[in-house]
Amino acid sequence: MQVRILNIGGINRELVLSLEKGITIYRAPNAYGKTSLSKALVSLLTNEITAEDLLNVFSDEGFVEIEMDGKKYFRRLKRIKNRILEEKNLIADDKNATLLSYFSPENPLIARIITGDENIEWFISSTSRIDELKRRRESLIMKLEEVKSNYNNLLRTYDDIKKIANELENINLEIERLEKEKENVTVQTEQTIKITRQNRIVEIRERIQAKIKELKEKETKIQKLTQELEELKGKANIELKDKLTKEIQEIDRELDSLINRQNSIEIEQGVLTRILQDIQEAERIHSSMCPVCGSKVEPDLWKVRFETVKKDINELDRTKNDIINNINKKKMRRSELLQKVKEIERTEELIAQKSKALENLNIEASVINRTIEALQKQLKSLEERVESTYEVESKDNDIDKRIEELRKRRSDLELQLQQLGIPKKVAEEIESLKKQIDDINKQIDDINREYIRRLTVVKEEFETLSNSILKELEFNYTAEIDEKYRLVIKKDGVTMELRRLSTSEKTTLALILILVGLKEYFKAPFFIIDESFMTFDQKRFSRVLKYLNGIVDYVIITKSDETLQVKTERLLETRELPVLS
Ligand SMILES: Nc1ncnc2c1ncn2[C@@H]1O[C@H](COP(=O)(O)OP(=O)(O)OP(=O)(O)O)[C@@H](O)[C@H]1O
Repeated sequence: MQVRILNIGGINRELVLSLEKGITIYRAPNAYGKTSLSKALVSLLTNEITAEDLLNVFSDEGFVEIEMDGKKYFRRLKRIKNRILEEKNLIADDKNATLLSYFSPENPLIARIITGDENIEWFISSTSRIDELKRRRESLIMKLEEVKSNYNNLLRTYDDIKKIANELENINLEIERLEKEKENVTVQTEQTIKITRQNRIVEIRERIQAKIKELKEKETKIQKLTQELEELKGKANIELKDKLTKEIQEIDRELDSLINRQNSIEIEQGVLTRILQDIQEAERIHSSMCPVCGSKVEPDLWKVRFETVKKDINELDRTKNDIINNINKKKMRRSELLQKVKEIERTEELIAQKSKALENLNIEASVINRTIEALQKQLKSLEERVESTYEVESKDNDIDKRIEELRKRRSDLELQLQQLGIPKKVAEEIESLKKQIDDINKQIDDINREYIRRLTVVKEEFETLSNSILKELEFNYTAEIDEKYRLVIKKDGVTMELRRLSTSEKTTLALILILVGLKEYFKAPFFIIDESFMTFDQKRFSRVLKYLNGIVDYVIITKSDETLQVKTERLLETRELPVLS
C-alpha cells in the first residue's frame, strides 16, 4: 500500500510511505505527525472526519492518498476563501471507522472503559448497527403504516369502484331493459292505437250510416210535411178569410142595426101596447079625454083608435118579425162564415204547426248533415292516421324520463370512476402494495432476526473472544455482557466492578470489544494502534497484534521515538503467537 500525505493535520511536508501487508510500526518523535497520519488514513474510511478536521490550518491545499490493490483512494482538499472544496474517493464511508479502526486515547470506547463505565450498549448499538437496524425498522414500520394506509385506501377505492361498476352494470342492464320495454310499449301502443283507431273507424262508419239513415227519414218526413203544407196552404185562402171576416164584420154591423131596429120596434110596441091598453080602458069607461095627450076624443072613436093602434102594433109585429127573421138569417150566415173562418184559421194553425215541425225537421236534418260531415272528417283523419307511426304516449314518456335519469346517473358514476381510477390499474396497484406490505413485513422480520442475531452474536462473540483472549493474555478474570448490555467482570467467580480493574486490564477489554466489532461488523483494510498508551507487556501485545493481523490486512502501530526522525519497520516475530479466529 502506497501512502502519500501533504498538509493533513500537522504533516506539512509530503509524507510518502510504502506499507506491506502485516504489521508495520511507524516510529516518529512526538508532535511529528503520527496522529495526523492515523487520522488521514482513517479519513479514507469515513466522512465523519471532515475536511476542516483534516486540512492543515496554515495550508490552502492538502491531500491523503493511498494506492492499494491497484486502486487509488484519496481526499484532496482545497481552501477557497472560507470554504474547503474536496475531491474524494473513499474506501468506505462508515461511522464506525473512528471506533473500530483506530485504537488511541481519542477512541471514545477506550476513554469510557478506562473511566470504569460498564455500560457498553451505545457501543454495541453503534458498531453492530443495532441503532441503524432500529431506525431502519422504525422507518420500515412507518413506511408499512403508510403503505397499509394507502393499501386500505385503495381497497376502499377499489370497493367503491366495484360498487360503482356494479351500479353501472345494473344501470346499463336497466337501460337495456327499459329500451326493450320502450320498443315493446311502442309496438304495443301502436298496435293498441291502431286497433283502437280501426274500431273507431268502424264505429264512425256505423254512426255515419245511422246518421244517413236518420237523415233520409227526416228528409222523407220533410218531403211529406212540405206536401201537406202545400196542400194546407191551398186550403187556407187568406183572401177568402179576409173576405169572410169582412162579411162577418158587415153582418155584425147589420145585426147591430137590426137589433137596434128590433129594440126600437119593441119599445114602440110597448108604448103602443100601453096606449092600446089606455084606449081599451078609455073605451071601457067611455072616456072622452085622451089618456096620452089629454085632448078631447069622441068615445066612439076609441074603437077606431084602438083598431088603428092595433094595426100599428100588428104592423110593427110584422116588421119586427121580418127583422127577427133577417137577424136569424144574418146570424146563420154569420155562423156559417165564422165556421169557414175558423176552418181557415184551423188550417192556418195546422200550417203553423206543420211549418214549425218542418222547420224543426230541417234544423234536425241540417244538424244530422253537419254531424255526418264531422264524422266523415274524423273518419278521413283516422283512416290517414291508422297507417302512420305514432308518438309513444304517456307510458313511453315515463320510460324516457327514467332512461334519462339513469343516463345522467351513469355519466355521474363514470365521472366518479374516472376520478377513482381504472379498476384494473387500481387492482394492480393494490396487488403491488400488497407485495410491498409483504416485502416490508419480510424486511422487518429480517431486521428483527438480524437484531436478535446481532445482539446474540455480539454477546456470544464477545464472551468467547474475550475469555479466550483474556486467557491467552493470562488475565485471571472473565468478562460477559448482561441483558442490559453492561460489562460484567468476574474474578474467581466473583463479580467485580470495572473501575477496579487495572488500566491494562481495562484497555485490554476495550481492545477485545473493538476486535469483536471489527471482526463482525466492520470491513477495513487497516487498523491503527497508538501504542503510546498501551500498557501491555510486549508478550501480551504481540498476541493481540497477531490476532489483529488475522482480521485486517494492514496493522499500523504508531510509536514515539525521540531518537529517530521517522522509521517504518515490519514486525516479523509473530510466529509464536496463537492464531485466534
Ligand atoms: N490541523 C492542524 N493544522 C496545523 N497543525 C496541526 C494540525 N493538527 C495537528 N497539528 C500540529 O501538528 C503537530 C503534529 O501533531 P500530531 O498530533 O500529529 O503529532 P504526534 O506525532 O501524534 O504527537 P504526539 O506523539 O505528541 O502525540 C502538532 O504540533 C500539532 O499541534
